Amino acid sequence: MVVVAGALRGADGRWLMHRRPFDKHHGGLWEFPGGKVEEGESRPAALVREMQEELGIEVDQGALVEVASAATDGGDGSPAIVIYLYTVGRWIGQPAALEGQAIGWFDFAEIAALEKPPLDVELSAALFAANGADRIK
Ligand SMILES: Nc1nc2c([nH]c(=O)n2[C@@H]2O[C@H](COP(=O)(O)OP(=O)(O)OP(=O)(O)O)[C@@H](O)[C@H]2O)c(=O)[nH]1
Repeated sequence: MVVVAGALRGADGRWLMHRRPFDKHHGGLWEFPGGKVEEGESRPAALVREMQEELGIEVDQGALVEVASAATDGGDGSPAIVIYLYTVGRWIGQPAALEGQAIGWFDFAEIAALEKPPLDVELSAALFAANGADRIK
């Protein structure tokens, strides 16, 4: 399964994380907003669609920069997943939790402490390294 996710940084420098609904795989964990790439869809187009569905914001494909990727081979009954994380440089609208339990804005130390799916530990570390905070795991 190919998944795309977005890293949005607010004016105060905090990053947006999204809490998954409790009834879904990885329920209650905090992750970067996003979702599965559909058949015939490009990754950037999928992310633009997911930002609209999940957060109600308009994102321009030209404002997406791929920053990291991470993969699992599944095996424990869950499907193999590869996730591509993009920084979202600008958007129109105010992000809202339209599908999940909640959204929040966090600094690096706070994100390091959130309960996350395993791939997000890797993705957030790469995001922090690319943004000058490689001391935080
Ligand atoms: N969106 C997102 N999914 C992630 C992240 N990390 C991670 O392991 N995943 C996993 O990747 C899969 C993505 O599925 P999703 O449920 O977000 O995708 P979706 O919205 O298209 O699914 P749906 O059609 O079931 O609502 C889930 O198993 C999710 O737990 C992440 O940072 N963001």
